[in-house]
Amino acid sequence: MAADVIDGKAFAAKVRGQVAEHVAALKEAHDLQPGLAVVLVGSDPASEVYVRSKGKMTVEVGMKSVEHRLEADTSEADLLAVIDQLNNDPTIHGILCQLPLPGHLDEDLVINSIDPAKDVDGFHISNVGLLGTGQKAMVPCTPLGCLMMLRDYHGSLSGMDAVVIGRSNIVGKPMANLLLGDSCTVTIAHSRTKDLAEVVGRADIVVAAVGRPEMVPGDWIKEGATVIDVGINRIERDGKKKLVGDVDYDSCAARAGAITPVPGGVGPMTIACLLANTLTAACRANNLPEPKGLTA
Ligand SMILES: Nc1nc(=O)c2c([nH]1)NC[C@@H]1CN(c3ccc(C(=O)N[C@@H](CCC(=O)O)C(=O)O)cc3)C=[N+]21
Repeated sequence: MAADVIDGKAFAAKVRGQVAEHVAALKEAHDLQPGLAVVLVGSDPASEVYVRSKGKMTVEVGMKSVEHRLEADTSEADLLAVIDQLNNDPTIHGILCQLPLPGHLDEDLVINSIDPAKDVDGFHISNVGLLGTGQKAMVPCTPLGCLMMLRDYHGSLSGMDAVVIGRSNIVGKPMANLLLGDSCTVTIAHSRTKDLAEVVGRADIVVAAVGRPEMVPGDWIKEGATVIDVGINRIERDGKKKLVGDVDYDSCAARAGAITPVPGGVGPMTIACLLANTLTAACRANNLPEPKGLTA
């Protein structure tokens, strides 16, 4: 039986529609417009694409969008000054500093200089700690998007066996915390895991977030499992540029019960959740009720 394809692109459009409705209501009732600032240091072509796409969708949902483009050789002090200015700008509710940063900048220091209440990436240590202890946090966009798709498809995740492949701070670890919060039995696998095939084979839910093209073959997947593919890898095959995930799509789709495609799966949900987080941050900053269904 062929797997259900979880349409992240359509789901993301629905989420953005819900965000837009809330934004319109905030304007109407409170004359409040959520604002998102994106800071980009240097000009990585892939980053440019994401930043442009984020800006366009921010405006589409009725929010204020601000972009700060800084030279690749910007000093740490100058970058921190930009962040400080955004921290103190009452019209800005969300700040995203595009990663990776050029090598001379200390990523941890920069991220932790963002006001945690405006940290719509959920990367600040304060938000990491809040999420890890089950308290109200800003939740990283990609794992939040994955969680929304899983909840939408399964309803309750309680008691399911989930395997997260990858232990990064931006996807693997927060994803594991979110699944734990929804009462899954969670395993985090990584490059040193012994017998990855066996570990993956036990999972009802597989989240692949390693950044290695098509590294999960279908014969690892338990029949009927749900496969969430976080990978976005640019490869060249038969002389053509292609975007592929971390799972081998065709063979995994043949075994899985449901699977997210690349492109059109997790990626669009990441941006939708960035907008949802900005809305949530604006509501919290103004002591207004948070939108339902758009937070963890
Ligand atoms: N502080 C920070 N926060 C981020 O969230 C962040 C970041 N830095 N640095 C770069 C990565 C990458 N990222 C993506 C977002 C959307 C798509 C997306 O929408 N992809 C589409 C199209 C992909 C394409 O055609 O290139 C898809 O998968 O269907 C991809 C990648 C957010 N990132």
